[in-house]
Amino acid sequence: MKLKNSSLFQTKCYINGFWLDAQNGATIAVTNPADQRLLGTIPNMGRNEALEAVKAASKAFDRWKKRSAKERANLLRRWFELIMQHQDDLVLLLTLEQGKPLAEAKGEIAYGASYIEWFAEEAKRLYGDTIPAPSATQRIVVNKQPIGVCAAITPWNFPNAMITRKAAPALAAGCTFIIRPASQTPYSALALAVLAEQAGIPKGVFNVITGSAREIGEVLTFDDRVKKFSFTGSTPVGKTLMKQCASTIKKVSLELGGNAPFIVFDDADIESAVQGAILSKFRNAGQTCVCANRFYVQSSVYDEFVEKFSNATRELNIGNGLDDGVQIGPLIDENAVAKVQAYLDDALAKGAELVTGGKRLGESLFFEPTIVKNATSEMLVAKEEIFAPLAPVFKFDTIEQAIEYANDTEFGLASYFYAQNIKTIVQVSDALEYGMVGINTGLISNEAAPFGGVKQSGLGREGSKYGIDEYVEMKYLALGGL
Ligand SMILES: NC(=O)c1ccc[n+]([C@@H]2O[C@H](COP(=O)([O-])OP(=O)(O)OC[C@H]3O[C@@H](n4cnc5c(N)ncnc54)[C@H](O)[C@@H]3O)[C@@H](O)[C@H]2O)c1
Ligand SMILES: O=C[C@H](O)CS(=O)(=O)O
Repeated sequence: MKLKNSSLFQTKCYINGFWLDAQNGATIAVTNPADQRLLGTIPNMGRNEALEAVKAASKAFDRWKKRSAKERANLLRRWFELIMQHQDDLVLLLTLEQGKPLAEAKGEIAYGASYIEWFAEEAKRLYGDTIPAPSATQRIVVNKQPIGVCAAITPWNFPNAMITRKAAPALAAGCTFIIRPASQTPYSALALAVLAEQAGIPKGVFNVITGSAREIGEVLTFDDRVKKFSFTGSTPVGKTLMKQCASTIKKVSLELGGNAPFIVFDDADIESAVQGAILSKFRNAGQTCVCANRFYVQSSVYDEFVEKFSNATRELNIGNGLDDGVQIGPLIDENAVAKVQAYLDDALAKGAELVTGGKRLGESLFFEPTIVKNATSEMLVAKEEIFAPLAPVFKFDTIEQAIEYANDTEFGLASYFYAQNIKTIVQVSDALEYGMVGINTGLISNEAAPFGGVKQSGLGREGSKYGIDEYVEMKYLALGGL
């Protein structure tokens, strides 16, 4: 691994300011999904180490919450600056462990850092209220206080940004933070800890623990000293963790699965819609929670859209993310390849027609960007989150059909549509049951916007002026006898 700063490649966990192995010396191997080569190992920690992390975060909270907002802001700003100074190394680490092309990894590092930059500023704007009291002898004051020790568990698909999107508001609010990253992609999280330490963020404030999801997850969700739990991952796991948090009534944020519709109306700019479709569908080889999952195209422009979308898809360059010009990297593991093959086989067996792609490259984890047309609601691709480079294209006739089909899912994270008519835009954006709606764009994620879902796609919002509210408690002071 040719890093400019080799200290960024850490194979130990960061707890209470110390770099530690598992108490029993157990480790987990980490491999590069592009070639299955061993990158290194990480500690396979469990219950005991998780308890140490909670103890450290609890102790550090008493001091961290008393730092001024400006002091916390300045430390976060320094962390942001160090991340951007070391972007090249962080990009290389991310592509090696997750597989996404270097250009996308560069985008993720900047995106992840933007949350730290954003919440460094929000730290200084955590305002309360004074409210005119009904009684002349009273005053009402409302303030916001850090909730306490926060814990999080994150997925492998965005190994940097899913962590900073939580850690930044937590630290900005005055909370301390414990992250357990996915075991497939731990090195991005550990590199963030190296830079947090260099930025001067005190020991115990930001802690990274790797290892047993179940054991560590049980400590982070059942331990009463943890006051806030934030999870990004699949809906089934989110439900499990939410249940575990109920035992101590923790404040919970959930960023879960999606099943995004991508609707193309007959007055859409088709060229623009195709560009948006490529961006939304094939980013991270289709492995993002906001990827377009179902394409609904109005019948009069169906053939044109399918032809132009497939022509653009055939141009995509698939290969090792380290190589120049690669746009489609590998899937994360064998299970992901088997799942997309099963979805494709099911669609074809139920009448879909293959337009482009459809093949796994040898025995690798690479799967061609694939489009099928004549998709129908009976197919698994209409109901489940594909999380791979497979695009089913459905046909509709009326705006009412488009809305009905788009909302026919338990998920409600991202949605997209392309239209020019303002009445269509207002009617459809009002009717879509999703937390986020991209209108004439396939890219909706940024630090200034409230990212999150409705229905079974989650609870709460990350980023924007709303994101810090997930990490505070509101306190109302009634000043009487005046
Ligand atoms: N809404 C969002 O912002 C968002 C972002 C990224 C990914 N996701 C979703 O995540 C899923 C893909 O990621 P994934 O396969 O890693 O999801 P996953 O739910 O299988 O795993 C997510 C994380 O939870 C851990 N985990 C799994 N079971 C656990 C348990 N019982 N206790 C504690 N931790 C446990 C995993 O090790 C991993 O670190 C997709 O559904 C995708 O939509 C959502
Ligand atoms: O996979 C889920 C991420 O939240 C995707 S994004 O980078 O925030 O769009």
